[in-house]
Amino acid sequence: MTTAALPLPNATTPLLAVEHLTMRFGGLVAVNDVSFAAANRQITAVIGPNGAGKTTLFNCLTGFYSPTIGRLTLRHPDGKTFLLEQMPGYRISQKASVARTFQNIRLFGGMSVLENLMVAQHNKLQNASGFTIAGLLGLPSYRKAEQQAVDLARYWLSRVRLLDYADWQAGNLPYGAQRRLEIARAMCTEPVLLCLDEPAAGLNPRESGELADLLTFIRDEHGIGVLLIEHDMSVVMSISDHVVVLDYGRKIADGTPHEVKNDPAVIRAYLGEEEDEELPPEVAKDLEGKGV
Ligand SMILES: Nc1ncnc2c1ncn2[C@@H]1O[C@H](COP(=O)(O)OP(=O)(O)OP(=O)(O)O)[C@@H](O)[C@H]1O
Repeated sequence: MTTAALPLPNATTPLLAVEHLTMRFGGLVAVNDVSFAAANRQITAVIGPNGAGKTTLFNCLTGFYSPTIGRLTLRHPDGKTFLLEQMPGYRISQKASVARTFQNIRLFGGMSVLENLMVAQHNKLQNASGFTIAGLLGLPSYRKAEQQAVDLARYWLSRVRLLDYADWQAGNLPYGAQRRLEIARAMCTEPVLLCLDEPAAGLNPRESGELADLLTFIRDEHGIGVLLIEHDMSVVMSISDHVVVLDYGRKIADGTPHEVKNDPAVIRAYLGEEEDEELPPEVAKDLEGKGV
């Protein structure tokens, strides 16, 4: 399938516009005609019960999957526009400046904490090295770029309270610290859009609170868009500007946390139908006639 029939983005396009996204795996429609927008300087949460299609949506946005149908437009604040559904994953991170973290931590466990953040900046360093010549000769331009990369890494390590652990092997950090390091690593790529897949999974309430503070700091002080998949509703409802709800691959609600929380379709998706509401109308009528 192609996306040719969809309109091209215009000047009012938000940071991210997802239009008619559909992802099929054989007969299974994991994401079904989903459209929504995510703004710059906002936290947009994507929530929904297990299997609703949230991670599949992220995989389409970040080039892991090529959508069956749909347009995914990212518009940088400077006006540069990218059609993500047409780009390979490495270009989505390099050129479109989309960073992501994963449901399961994917750090380089054998490397130090600092090295994990330096690896995240390899594109910048590779460019500065003139693809090894300047790097090998230790030219000032390369040394400057390297120092800037170290400074940025140290900045994010201090933001996530891991500066004292810079030399630790990343795999030896406690779980919550590894989660924070993943976010620091993503931020070292200087993204325009940060996609976080269940960053609060496995955190205790204190760590979840700290995570919420970190994400609001990133939004407010770094002025980027954050797309957040999260099951921890205390985090979602306290920090999101906008919530999109998926269920069985379809969007069932889209609004402020307050609107979404009170939406009957969302309550049904999470809590299930009352037993007699699930009955087909003709059966319910029949039972009524029998005085049941
Ligand atoms: N590569 C794949 N091949 C086949 N089916 C897939 C694939 N990836 C996901 N699915 C299916 O698509 C549906 C949506 O899965 P997805 O992981 O996107 O849901 P989710 O909302 O992220 O769930 P969770 O909250 O449990 O992580 C599920 O039925 C899943 O089994």
